[in-house]
Amino acid sequence: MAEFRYGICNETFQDWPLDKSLELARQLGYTGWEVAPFMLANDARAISAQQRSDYRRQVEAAGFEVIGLHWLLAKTEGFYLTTDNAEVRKATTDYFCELASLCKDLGGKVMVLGSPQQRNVPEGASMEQAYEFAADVLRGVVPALEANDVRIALEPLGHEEGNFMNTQAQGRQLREMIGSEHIGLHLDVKAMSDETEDIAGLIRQNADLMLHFHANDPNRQGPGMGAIDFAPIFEALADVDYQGWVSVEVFDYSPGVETLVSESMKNMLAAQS
Ligand SMILES: O=C(O)C(=O)CO
Repeated sequence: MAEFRYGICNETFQDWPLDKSLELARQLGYTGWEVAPFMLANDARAISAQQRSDYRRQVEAAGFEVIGLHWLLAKTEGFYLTTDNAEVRKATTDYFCELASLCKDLGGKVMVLGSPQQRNVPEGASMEQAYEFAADVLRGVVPALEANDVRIALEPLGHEEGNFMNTQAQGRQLREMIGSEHIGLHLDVKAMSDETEDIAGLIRQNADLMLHFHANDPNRQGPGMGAIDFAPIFEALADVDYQGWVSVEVFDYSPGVETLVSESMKNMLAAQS
């Protein structure tokens, strides 16, 4: 059986103290910690060097590796990926560069670019222009990615989330327009369930660029907590010899933290037995 490394997104734990969150996750077998910057501060620039090193030390001391960042632009103001406003694009580039430093300071290697609310195609703009503008923003981030040894994983999202970059094929197209080895793809189960191609097929087709992977369900809860069968998903991840993290990301917290975190792990392991 392939050995996967399991991570979990820190916002899953909501207002739990960090030590309690880490303890529960570690007991259940997670060893990767994925950071939504807004859990530390709404604006990443406000997180001091001391806070960064304290946070990293605490996470590592609890037996985790920091995977990187996701929800990059959530709860921020003034940033947008697909806008025709050159000043806003420049501010967005600069902010991503700041996030690359944050990611490195925390010990992370990958930044998941979902952020649906800051990328929907503005009224009146064409889809083609939107891709051009997004590529323009991201080209400017490449030197900071290189300097910090961090990669951006473009996250296609389903139509429920927005109208920009809905498929892995569109993610590949945007990556091609940027033309950097520091940009790849993020595959998310909930998002892929919106595509016509089946999830295992998408994993196989996009394995060459897959930097990161989120396990969840279209019902917004954890893997195996809804209708998606994870057995063929893990089979595909094993077939392509995926070496990255399988990280749990949920959006519906109603089952409660303990249930989400424990059921997700239990279901992921059961899907491989
Ligand atoms: O924006 C992100 O990183 C997300 O995870 C949204 O799915």
